[in-house]
Amino acid sequence: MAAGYETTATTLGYIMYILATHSDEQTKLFQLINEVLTHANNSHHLLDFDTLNNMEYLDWFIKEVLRMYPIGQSLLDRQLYDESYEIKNHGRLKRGTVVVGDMHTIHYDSNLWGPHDPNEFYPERFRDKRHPMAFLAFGQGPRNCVGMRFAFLEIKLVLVHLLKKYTIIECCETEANFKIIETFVTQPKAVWIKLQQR
Ligand code: HEM
Repeated sequence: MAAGYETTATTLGYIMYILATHSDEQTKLFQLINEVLTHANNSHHLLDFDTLNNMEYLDWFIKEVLRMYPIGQSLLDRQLYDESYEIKNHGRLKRGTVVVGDMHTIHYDSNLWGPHDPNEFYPERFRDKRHPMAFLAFGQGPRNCVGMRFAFLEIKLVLVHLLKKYTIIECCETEANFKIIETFVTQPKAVWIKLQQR
């Protein structure tokens, strides 16, 4: 339940923060959404599965939010079942050791995410092929997130409907109250924004 709800809701919270503080990104998304809805393959300009799936920039946008604000850090643990495992230049892990990948450090590594500064929000960086283990927001391997595709669809649907109707605006509490805390997921304590009807 928490895996399917808390994660998507938290991602949407971060997205609201990014949209409020990056008006250029919001304009870009709004134009993309208008374009896609105008050309949607049906007479009512409604969104269907294929239309949502083909909104590639929106995929990059969501991934960039989760690169900068990974929420499932604590979910990424593995226990060693082999007798032991040698990590070159570091030492040997014993059977039973629990290993947690440091998602945050990996997501901000400029060798993996450059040349554009990983501290800046830049969805276009996902245009380039990256190391298969560089993006860990949904985990990796046979136990990665089963809900990833569903989460993308949910988030895209909410974003399209919201941005069609409202402009998301920064207010004086947005930055002041943006404090990240650790619970089941890593999440902002609150995201303060204003909605203005278009
Ligand atoms: C933005 C949204 C989401 C994020 C960032 C996220 C992230 C993650 C992460 C990091 C893991 C651990 C993967 C690993 O250990 O390699 C995971 C596992 C899992 N997620 Fe998600 N998740 C999201 C949405 C969802 C949704 C919507 C569902 C269900 C509808 C879901 C269901 C699960 C389940 C069942 C697992 C456990 C898989 C297993 O152990 O085999 N997640 N998720």
